[in-house]
Amino acid sequence: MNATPHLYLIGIGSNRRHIRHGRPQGVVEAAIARLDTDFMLFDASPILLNPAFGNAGRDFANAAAMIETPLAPRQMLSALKAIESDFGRKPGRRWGDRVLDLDILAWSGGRHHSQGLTIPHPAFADRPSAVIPAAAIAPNWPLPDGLRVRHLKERVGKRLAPR
Ligand SMILES: Nc1nc2c(c(=O)[nH]1)N=C(CO)CN2
Repeated sequence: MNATPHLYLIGIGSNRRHIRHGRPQGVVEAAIARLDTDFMLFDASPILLNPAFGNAGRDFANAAAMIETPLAPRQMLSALKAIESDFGRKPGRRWGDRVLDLDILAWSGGRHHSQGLTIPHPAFADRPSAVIPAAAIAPNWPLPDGLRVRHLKERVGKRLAPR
């Protein structure tokens, strides 16, 4: 195993009830607790309740977490998928309702591209549901294109539709 620690910015989302954790907010809280158990969790954002974008239907609970781990990106992806599946997520339905969605938004290694995994997450900058929680815990996080996470927030903030 690579012993160099990496920092990861993780996006967390849910828009389904869980038999044990209850409403999406409860699922996101439980996911944050699980990340704290499995990794070195530095910080987690408040939970944001917001309408689904795309055709995913029900409202989402979203949050972001900052984690330190020696895991490389593909190992991290596998670890996150294992947590999703422990929460009962069925793989495959990319845009469907989901119990738990864990996305690697960014990591300290800059750009990464491998089969099925692109970091920074290609939709990160466009999604208020990812950018707002991420900016709450990591406003100065540097992105490979030179922007910081707080700059993404300034941009998406102008497009947030009132409820
Ligand atoms: N508000 C919100 N909408 C979504 C989200 C999400 O995390 N938050 N995730 C989706 C599929 O990844 C589709 N739509």
